[in-house]
Amino acid sequence: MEQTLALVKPDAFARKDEVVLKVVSAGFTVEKSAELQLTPARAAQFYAEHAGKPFLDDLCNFMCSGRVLAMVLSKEGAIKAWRELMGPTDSVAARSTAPDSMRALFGTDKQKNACHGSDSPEAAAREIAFFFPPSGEIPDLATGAAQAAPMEGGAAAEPAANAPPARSEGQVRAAALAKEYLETKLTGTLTGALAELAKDTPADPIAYLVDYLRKFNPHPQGSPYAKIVFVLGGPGSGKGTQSANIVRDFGWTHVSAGDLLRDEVQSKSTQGKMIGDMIKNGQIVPGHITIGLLKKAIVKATDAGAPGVLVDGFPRKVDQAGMFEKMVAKAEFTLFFDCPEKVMEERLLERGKTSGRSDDNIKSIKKRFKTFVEQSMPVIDYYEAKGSVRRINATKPVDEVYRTINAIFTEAMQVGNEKAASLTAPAAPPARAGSKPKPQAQLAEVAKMPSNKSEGEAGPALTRHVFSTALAPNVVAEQPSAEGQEMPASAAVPVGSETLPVEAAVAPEPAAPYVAPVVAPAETSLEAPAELSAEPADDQALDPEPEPKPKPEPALAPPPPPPPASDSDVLSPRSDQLQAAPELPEDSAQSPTPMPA
Ligand SMILES: Nc1ncnc2c1ncn2[C@@H]1O[C@H](COP(=O)(O)OP(=O)(O)O)[C@@H](O)[C@H]1O
Ligand SMILES: Nc1ccn([C@@H]2O[C@H](COP(=O)(O)OP(=O)(O)O)[C@@H](O)[C@H]2O)c(=O)n1
Repeated sequence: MEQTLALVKPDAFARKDEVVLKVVSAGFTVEKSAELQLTPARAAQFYAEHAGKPFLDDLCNFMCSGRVLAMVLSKEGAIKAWRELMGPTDSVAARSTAPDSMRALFGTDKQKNACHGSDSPEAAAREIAFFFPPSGEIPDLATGAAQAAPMEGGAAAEPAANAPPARSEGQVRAAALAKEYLETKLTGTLTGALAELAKDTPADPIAYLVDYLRKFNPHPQGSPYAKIVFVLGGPGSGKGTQSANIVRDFGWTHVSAGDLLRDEVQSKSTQGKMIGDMIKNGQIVPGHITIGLLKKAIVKATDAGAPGVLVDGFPRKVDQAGMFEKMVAKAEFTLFFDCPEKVMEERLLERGKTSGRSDDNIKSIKKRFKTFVEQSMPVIDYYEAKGSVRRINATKPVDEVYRTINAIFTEAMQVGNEKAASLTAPAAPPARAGSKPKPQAQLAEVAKMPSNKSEGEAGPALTRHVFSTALAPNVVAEQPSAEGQEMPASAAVPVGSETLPVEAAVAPEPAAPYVAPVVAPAETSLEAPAELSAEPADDQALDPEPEPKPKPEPALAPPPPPPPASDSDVLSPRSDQLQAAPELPEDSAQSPTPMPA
């Protein structure tokens, strides 16, 4: 399969997600990708063929003016196809002759033209090696070409007879994952650092490297969002009711997908009518719309200092689960409200007397049940296979159900620093109407309660709670061959070492001022499902992603000590995984995208 190098240049970097979406939709596979910052020396190396030309300095300055996304794309005839998709060199001309091209859409002029693509197989090979030197080789700093790494002490390579014994399958796989990790996370930046180092020959090369890597760190933070827990269950199972309790006691923020969609209907946006019709019919709104809304709300909650966000009523389809993971983050776990239809129907009809909701009537309720069983239950199966579902018996009275939930949240939190002096009160949690943040005075009262650490034991005045990475099963490195990794979705998309679902067919979306439907993080490897059409309309106003602030310290919440929950309350708690804190694999480089603690 032919490969080509594709660059998203600094002028289009902010819209790289849209570029990648178009790349994937056009049938390319993103074999490798890396975000990096070019230095003047590296840029000059890359454009060595233009040495002496009058525009070279300007070009290099431009290429160093911000980060770039380098990708290796593959497809039959990838070189030509990518150049066609890029469009003519001059973005101004492109807008009249190839208005759908990348340069027309994302570029400014002849120099700031959004993208680069190799122009021949030779150039592709050279350029790919420039950005993605083969593993075990180091770049030749003078030419940019890769060369075999010298043996320790500068010795020549050993003859084959003295070669180390063949490696096991596991070792080979670990090496491949480590290679992938290094290539996507480090190689680009490190290569640039070494090139600059060789040029500047500082007296203290280590300090120089440290300084450089800090300055040009393309991954300055891990997941920029507060922790996320999905709250799922049938309509009327009690998700909203219990979310309000969690907000009250744990300081989390409740983000209801249904509420966000209903707000959108109210706002009379262009998509509002379509969303309103879908809600009435119990249909599921296309994932990219909901994710756009959710992401905005999650960013807002994170910025407000929420330690966690309850995402209520999402994902509603298996492919939306994968889409969310790639566009936003992985959830810590899924709280599932198990409730028979009969009970839910009674509750919804009762709720319908006052809720004013267009779908709390028997006709819509029946449709919602059908949609839930057919499309949403597989999401539970999916997460259950990953061991990340906390299943609640939701038929019991509100207080009883909450006791179980409180225990789950308390258990899933790790008691950290117990020094009251170092503690601060939680930020006032933004909550859905009806839930009341706990006032300071009440917090002080709760502070006198026993710690959750061990029931009955006198606790600290306040206890700092942080989510334990080890307690969140799907946060630790996932092995590609682990059971349950395979997705049921037909449009499964391999992402790095694991297979994730992607929403296959998304209804055509009218232009609307939504947040850009962001796509997978650049370092993931994407293959285009033939029918993927999650692309925004070209004329859609796409807000640039709000830059989320670095994740704040988890706010401190003093959950009241829950009475012990009976076994029957937690139907499938996977407590085996909750209790023990599984250790991260020693070679954590095996996880291409480890979630930070
Ligand atoms: N455990 C429960 N027992 C009885 N009624 C409940 C329980 N949980 C919620 N309800 C009621 O059922 C209705 C639906 O609950 P809600 O939290 O709105 O569900 P969801 O958000 O899952 O659609 C509400 O009127 C609520 O007061
Ligand atoms: N992720 C979501 C959440 C809700 N919705 C729509 O919004 C409706 C109401 O969802 P909701 O979560 O507020 O309410 P319940 O169905 O849980 O009671 C659903 O029936 C869907 O039509 C959606 O399309 N996608």
